[in-house]
Amino acid sequence: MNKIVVSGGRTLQGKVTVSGAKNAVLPIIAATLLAEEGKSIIEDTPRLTDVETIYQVLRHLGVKVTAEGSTLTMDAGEIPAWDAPYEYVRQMRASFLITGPLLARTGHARLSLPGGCSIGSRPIDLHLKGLAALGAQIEIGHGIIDVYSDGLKGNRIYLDFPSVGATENIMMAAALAQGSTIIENVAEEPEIVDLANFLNSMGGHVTGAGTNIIKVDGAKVLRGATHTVIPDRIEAGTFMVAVAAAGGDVLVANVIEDHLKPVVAKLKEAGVEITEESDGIRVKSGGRLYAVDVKTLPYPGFPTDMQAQFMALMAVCQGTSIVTETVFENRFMHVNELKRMGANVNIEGHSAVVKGVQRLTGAPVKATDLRAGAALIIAGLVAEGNTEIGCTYHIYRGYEDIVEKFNSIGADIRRAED
Ligand SMILES: CC(=O)N[C@H]1[C@@H](OP(=O)(O)OP(=O)(O)OC[C@H]2O[C@@H](n3ccc(=O)[nH]c3=O)[C@H](O)[C@@H]2O)O[C@H](CO)[C@@H](O)[C@@H]1O
Ligand SMILES: C=C(OP(=O)(O)O)C(=O)O
Repeated sequence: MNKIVVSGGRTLQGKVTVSGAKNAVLPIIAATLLAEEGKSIIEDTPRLTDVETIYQVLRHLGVKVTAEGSTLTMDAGEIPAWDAPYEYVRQMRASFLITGPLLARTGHARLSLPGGCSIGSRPIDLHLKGLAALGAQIEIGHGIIDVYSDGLKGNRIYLDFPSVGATENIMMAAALAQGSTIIENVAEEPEIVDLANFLNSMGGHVTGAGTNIIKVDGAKVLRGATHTVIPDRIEAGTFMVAVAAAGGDVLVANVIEDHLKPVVAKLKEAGVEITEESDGIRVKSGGRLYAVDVKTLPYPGFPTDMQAQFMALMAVCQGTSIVTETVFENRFMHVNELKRMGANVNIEGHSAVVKGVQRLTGAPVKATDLRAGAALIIAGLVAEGNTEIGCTYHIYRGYEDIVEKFNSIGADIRRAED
């Protein structure tokens, strides 16, 4: 089923429950490599192709992995291999997150170099700079990267940019290094805090997660632990923006309101009625909303992973919105697809100027990346007629049961063959 077809024009009503966060569970699964003793049990794991890819990488390394519903169990007592081949890394850049823990645990990690992707060139220099500061030797050739160490040692590391992945890789390597590591200018995303909590429940000593300086005191041994993954703030934000665009009244359940502050603030500014309730966030929208400007920034700024969906909403608001992308250099591939549906958007450098139109019209379009796909579903919900979205494998990387969840709140959306 490689297409999703959305028939537009319906308002959304009811309740939708958010799954565990993709961007939290991926580093946490990588971190289970650090457990020399005991099993790690990860609850609320979303069923996503990205999750499947990372646990296949762990299986390839010799970790015993079992999946039952939303619970993953990992036994990393023995790790006979130390490589992640291209077939995995090309499917998912986050495979690179195994580098730090694998190196710390076995003294060697070999991975294919992750390439760029449709949202940017996405270098890994900061990951490598951090691992080198901990004493790793790095060799690169023929598209392969080998990272070795005969014992990592704590150090002081300053990141030139608060990279989420680099912060995670360095934290995981430092968790088994000798002595203390201080990492400055780190990412403050909630997923970093979730990883730190998991490392600490394994017997690690991580403090400062959620601020811009993290301290890791290396442990001699880490043990498997049980952990429940935080809810996915990007999935929650996607449903909130969808309700704002299509109109209706939906309770988005299983959310941490604090993680959604920038998205809530922008939706309120646009005229959406949002109330916090005991079991989630209620989103009410009717009539036409107002255009607002948005600029993506590292957390707690507006998330780049919500930029495309927000642009789909802005495409049908009253007025002109400037959407500025500062995290990735090329995250506007969805613009041409939205334009095929009648959106009036022009890219000017790092900004997109979105002039709201009265209506969009359904068209055949292509998901160029995960969040671009989500944006096209939102555009499809408000468009006249049918929107046929191709390359849906991008969408299934990051949204569990997205078709079923949208249908359950009244959308007319289905999977289809080419
Ligand atoms: C699996 C996961 O959690 N993915 C998220 C993670 O990706 P990811 O961890 O790849 O994103 P980063 O925070 O590392 O990237 C942010 C910026 O830093 C640059 N950079 C990064 C590393 C490096 O060594 N050198 C460098 O220059 C990148 O090219 C990019 O321009 O954070 C992004 C930013 O919130 C999100 O969009 C992704 O959904
Ligand atoms: C860019 C994303 O993910 P990844 O870093 O896994 O490509 C995303 O979740 O929007």
